[in-house]
Amino acid sequence: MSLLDLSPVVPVVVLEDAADAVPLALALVRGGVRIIEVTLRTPAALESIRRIAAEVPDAVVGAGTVTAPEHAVAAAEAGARFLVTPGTTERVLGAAADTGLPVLPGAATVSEAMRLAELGYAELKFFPAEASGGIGFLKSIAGPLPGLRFCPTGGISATTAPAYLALPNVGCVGGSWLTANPTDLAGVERLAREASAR
Ligand SMILES: O=C(O)C(=O)C[C@H](O)[C@H](O)COP(=O)(O)O
Repeated sequence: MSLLDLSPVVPVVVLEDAADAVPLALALVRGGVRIIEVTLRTPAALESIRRIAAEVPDAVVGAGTVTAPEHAVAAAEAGARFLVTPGTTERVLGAAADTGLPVLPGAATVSEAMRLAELGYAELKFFPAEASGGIGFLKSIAGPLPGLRFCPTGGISATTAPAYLALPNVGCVGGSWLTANPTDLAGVERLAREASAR
């Protein structure tokens, strides 16, 4: 199954304390969101991935913000089931591909998307979505690049997500809004339920 089809919304999670990881993942799953992208932006990220992978079998946990080859290796060792990069370099993509995990590589321009398509990637993260042209960009490239599907991320909200999701070349959207307050578990569950109902 494709990463883009697991949930209409991929929560992009920034965790400062690994103790929050499992309760947060459980709240998302209760709300109907099984996929979780934990960004490798904090010291707690790898331990958070490790705990979710071990303790929340219903969740599909992956690592985001993979911006260096060693991130890919460490995330795979921690139990990440997919890797997401905000942009793409040869070294990062090579290390990510070497893990054998599904990779969602980031692109923000037509040329970047074409290079990734040449390498065999048909599903890309479009980042930073709003800042790079948002819905207009995705509509414009649907004609010339019909084989590509995107997970736009960056600046998307509960209000703007539906218009993105209505585009034929969008499989899901990513965003931090579901888990902006990772310790408000009732709130996370409610936002996840709203997001998964789309
Ligand atoms: O960390 C990464 O790998 C990124 O690519 C950035 C995140 O995906 C965005 O920061 C989420 O965007 P917001 O929903 O606007 O907060």
